[in-house]
Amino acid sequence: MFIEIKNLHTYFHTDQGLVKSIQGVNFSIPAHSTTCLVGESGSGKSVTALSMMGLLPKKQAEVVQGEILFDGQDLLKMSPSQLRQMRGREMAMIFQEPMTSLNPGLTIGYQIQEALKIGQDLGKKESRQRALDLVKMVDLPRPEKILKAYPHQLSGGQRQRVMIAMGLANKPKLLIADEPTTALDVTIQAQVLCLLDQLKKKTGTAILLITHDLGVVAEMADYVVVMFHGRVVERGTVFEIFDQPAHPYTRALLAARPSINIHADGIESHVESIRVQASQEEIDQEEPFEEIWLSESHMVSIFANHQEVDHD
Ligand SMILES: Nc1ncnc2c1ncn2[C@@H]1O[C@H](COP(=O)(O)OP(=O)(O)OP(=O)(O)O)[C@@H](O)[C@H]1O
Repeated sequence: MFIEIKNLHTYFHTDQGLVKSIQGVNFSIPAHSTTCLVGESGSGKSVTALSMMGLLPKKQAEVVQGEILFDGQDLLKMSPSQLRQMRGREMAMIFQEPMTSLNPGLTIGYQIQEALKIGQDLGKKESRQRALDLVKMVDLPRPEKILKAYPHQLSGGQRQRVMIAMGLANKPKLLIADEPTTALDVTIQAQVLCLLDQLKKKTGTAILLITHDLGVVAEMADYVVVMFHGRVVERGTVFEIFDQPAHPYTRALLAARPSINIHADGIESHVESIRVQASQEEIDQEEPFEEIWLSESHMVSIFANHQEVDHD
């Protein structure tokens, strides 16, 4: 075990009073594994992840009790600068919507190089080469062009691949992925999940995957942690959870899912066929990419307009 979360309580101070988001969360993450955190909306999955990363909103949220041991060291006792270093080097997090994490005004290459700076002291040439290697590692097409592109010039799936590249830039021991494919088309979802799984096997980075999709759990998880109302109600290997769920909530969750044969050849070949089809679709979608080389100022104003439209 390299991460152990013990009796974690995180509360929010709101105008309506104290919200006890998580109350006594316990689980561990073995090295090199994929652990899926599942549970209904509002059960405390994201708050658990943000507590681990030290990324809770400072003024409202407070970890009131517990320990988060990373290789035996309690993250909750670290200074902000120690925690920042841990975040850059030992653990990273990717979110549902990559656009919220990428800076719209900076090229992908610049942003990957900035991520590299946190963990390594590289010369300019070396850092550029490493950024290129990372883009290749996440199977992005035309990697040289991707490095020069701005986030809006990429498809959603490509942006999530960039986030994975940035997350893995400093070879962290843990990558937390909070619903990383929910915002993507189904075919692209399968591709991104396949990539995460392949990279876990290649790099040895453990993954904590937050998802509400039990099909994804069946396909990806080594271990499963089930949350309900701010508490962990059950944890075990993926086989234990699917074959012999002990808690009534887990049983209800499983009963509500479409039937799934875990790790059966059927599902794997299904995902593989989606993956092949998706690669072609994603490449087809990318064609306009060539046409839209914009100056930075143009791009920022377009992005501002785009945001206004979104808010309406
Ligand atoms: N900023 C906040 N202010 C107040 N309460 C919050 C805040 N963020 C989360 N909470 C509370 O914490 C609880 C757990 O939220 P969390 O986002 O961890 O749920 P979740 O399991 O990740 O849900 P989802 O699957 O919908 O993302 C919520 O029910 C909410 O009451």
